[in-house]
Amino acid sequence: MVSRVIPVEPFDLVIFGGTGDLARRKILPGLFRRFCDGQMPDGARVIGAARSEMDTAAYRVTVGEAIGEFGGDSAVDCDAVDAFLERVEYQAVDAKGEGGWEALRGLLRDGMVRAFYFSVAPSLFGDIAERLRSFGLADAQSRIVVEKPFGHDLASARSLNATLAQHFDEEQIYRIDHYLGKETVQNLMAVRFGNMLFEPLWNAQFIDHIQITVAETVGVGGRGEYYDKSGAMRDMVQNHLMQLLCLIAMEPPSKFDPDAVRDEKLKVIRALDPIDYHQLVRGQYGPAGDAPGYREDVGDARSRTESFVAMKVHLSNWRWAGTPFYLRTGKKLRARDSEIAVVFKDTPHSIFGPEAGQHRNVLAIRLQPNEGMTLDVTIKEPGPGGMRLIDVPLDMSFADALGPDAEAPDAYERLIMDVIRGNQTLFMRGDEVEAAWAWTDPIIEGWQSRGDVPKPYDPGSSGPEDALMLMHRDGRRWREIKA
Ligand SMILES: NC(=O)C1=CN([C@@H]2O[C@H](COP(=O)(O)OP(=O)(O)OC[C@H]3O[C@@H](n4cnc5c(N)ncnc54)[C@H](OP(=O)(O)O)[C@@H]3O)[C@@H](O)[C@H]2O)C=CC1
Ligand SMILES: O=C1O[C@H](COP(=O)(O)O)[C@@H](O)[C@H](O)[C@H]1O
Repeated sequence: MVSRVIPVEPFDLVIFGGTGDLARRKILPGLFRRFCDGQMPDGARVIGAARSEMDTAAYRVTVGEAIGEFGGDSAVDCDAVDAFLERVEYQAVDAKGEGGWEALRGLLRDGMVRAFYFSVAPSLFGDIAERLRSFGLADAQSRIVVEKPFGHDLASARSLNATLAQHFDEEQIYRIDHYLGKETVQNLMAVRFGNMLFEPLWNAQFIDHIQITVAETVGVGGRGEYYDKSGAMRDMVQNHLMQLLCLIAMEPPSKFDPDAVRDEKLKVIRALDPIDYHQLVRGQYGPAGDAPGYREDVGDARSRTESFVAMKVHLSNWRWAGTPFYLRTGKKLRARDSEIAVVFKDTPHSIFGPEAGQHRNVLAIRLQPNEGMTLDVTIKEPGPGGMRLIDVPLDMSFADALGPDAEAPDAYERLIMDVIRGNQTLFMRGDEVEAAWAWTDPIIEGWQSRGDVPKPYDPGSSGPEDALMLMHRDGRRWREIKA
């Protein structure tokens, strides 16, 4: 495994919801990988906390099983499972009552970093914050990690921010957007602000348009109840796609520090124009053969919730006036394929004549799978055939660049270590979340007031036909969604 380990201080990490799905699939296996990588020092402890009554020995068994199931190769390579489990404890706690809190406080040590991960339903966030305060656990050594969704709309996000602010300072609150922990997403900032090559061209004068695609093959799975109240707009656009848009469009921050970066992201969200209804496409996947469609998946034959969104957005600022951003995301699409494509303008004049064709530079930043970047450049077709031009990719796959054994930490692993280090750069600030809701709320309200019905699309396709038209109308094309 190639990774430069930056050690963290000893810590107590309490996972509220330590028996839940997210803890089992992501948080605990991620912590185990950090342990294998030598990033968890002696004295670092993980304390599962949930409603179920069990002792530490029983919890360790469930954590061991979760690592076996979701730990990936490290669970096989690393024979440290038992050593990791020695660091794990459990305390039954009732988020809505008083049970277990004194005992939890008794487990925690003074004088070291204390992090409380709220991996529970959002309806419990306020209860837990309040009890942490009343049981004396909200002091300066404490920080809280708050899972998504952060609110359902602007009003609920404001109210949650206000509740948390009663008990914690903003510097203690880490609002997770796991997209910010993805390797390529951070690389986007490295590429933009670590190279002289791109930044001078990074504006409306040289960039024709930018496409952001997050395509998934999965449907709503077992999360139908949550998803049907949410839809792609709330589940993906308001948070993950907006964050990607911010990173691609923001001005260079003066330094890579939390508030400098988040100030710039906030300016991007505030510069978004209200969206024109005609520049929006909603879709919902239908059934295919024996496979159920969206409505069967969520158990509501009349559901009008979207599992796909495509849109064209504009930023009203000097850098981007005139350059559209096309965003799309959906479930049950052709492939799991997420990328940001920066499509540069044509050269102002072709000295090679019309037969040389149109060639464009495209910088494609692949988020997943096969994280990496490709820059399409135009060259002469090799050989004696005259001045014929072709586009070739300068391809940088991170796996190739880092070597075959390279394993980038999963987004959750990285973000949890940032919490312990006290680095909020890759976490959303309260005002950012509110600004994002302030932009998406009118879109959702517009759909609701018009009784908008999402366009059906076939599972395994690229989404509804109208989404293709959204770009065709502008003489542009989506990049292919490919595995
Ligand atoms: N699962 C996922 O893929 C994702 C989840 N999230 C977010 O993460 C959070 C957790 O989701 P997920 O793990 O799926 O949820 P689960 O329903 O799987 O787990 C919920 C957890 O909360 C605990 N819990 C419930 N009620 C109480 C209570 N009164 N007191 C103490 N603990 C309680 C449960 O404990 P017990 O089992 O003992 O009852 C369980 O550990 C949610 O905010 C979700 O939106 C975000 C992105 C993806
Ligand atoms: O937050 C969420 O993200 C996942 C997609 O995450 P990825 O890391 O697999 O791209 C999405 O499936 C889920 O609906 C959403 O809540």
